Amino acid sequence: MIIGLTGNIASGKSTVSHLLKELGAKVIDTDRVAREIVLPDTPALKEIVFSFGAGVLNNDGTLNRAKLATIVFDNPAARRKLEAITHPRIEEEINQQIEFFSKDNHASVLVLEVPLLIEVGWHKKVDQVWLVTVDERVQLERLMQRDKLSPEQAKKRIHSQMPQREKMKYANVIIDNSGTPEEVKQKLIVIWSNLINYLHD
Ligand SMILES: CC(C)(COP(=O)(O)OP(=O)(O)OC[C@H]1O[C@@H](n2cnc3c(N)ncnc32)[C@H](O)[C@@H]1O)[C@@H](O)C(=O)NCCC(=O)NCCS
Ligand SMILES: Nc1ncnc2c1ncn2[C@@H]1O[C@H](COP(=O)(O)OP(=O)(O)OP(=O)(O)O)[C@@H](O)[C@H]1O
Repeated sequence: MIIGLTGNIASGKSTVSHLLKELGAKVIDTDRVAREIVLPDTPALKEIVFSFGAGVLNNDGTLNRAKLATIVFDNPAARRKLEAITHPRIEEEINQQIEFFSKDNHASVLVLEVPLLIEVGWHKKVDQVWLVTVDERVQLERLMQRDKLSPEQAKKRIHSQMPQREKMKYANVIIDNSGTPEEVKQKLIVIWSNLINYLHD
């Protein structure tokens, strides 16, 4: 069973995926893949510098992510340019992980944590879509606090994604994370045990 875990920015995907790991799931985090493909000396980083200029690099040659984030979340055309460089490489890694998983007879559940799963159409690659949702006011507060953003900056990032209500139409399971970490943990224990029972039936 391959689960695509998604949710809008600061909904709590990482929080949920950590809990799923504790429950025994194998998790692939595509934000991490996205960071690995732009390490120094990679073809993707060279393409980013070609498109956005050397101003998006730190002095040590690594990508200045905060600077690039400000550029792309201010400008949809720039965001599409960055996605054209990164998404094919992220997709290649996802396809490989799916292939490894399909060949491993002992593995039962693979969780692919993909923020833009539905926007880019990769929900078609998975058996189930699990959506982490959050009350929009709580989302804004958590995002501003975590990334030290102004309300305007945070809203731009939120509005760069498909609205949560739209994503709900694609979800097999909805995990609301507007409450406390303990509340979401209890919900996940129930969801996970239902899944394991279903797989063993
Ligand atoms: C813009 C970048 C440099 C900002 O880096 P930063 O370290 O600040 O954030 P991080 O990568 O941890 O992403 C945080 C969250 O931002 C949101 N986000 C990232 N990229 C995008 C995007 N292209 N469109 C909308 N939301 C996005 C997601 O919710 C993601 O979980 C980085 O997110 C990036 O390279 N994005 C393009 C690759 C991509 O689409 N990644 C998402 C994986 S499918
Ligand atoms: N139930 C909760 N109660 C309080 N704070 C929470 C809760 N869940 C997550 N947070 C906090 O909210 C912020 C966003 O959560 P998290 O990083 O898990 O979201 P995400 O969906 O993975 O974000 P992104 O899309 O940016 O990768 C973090 O600072 C996290 O510690």
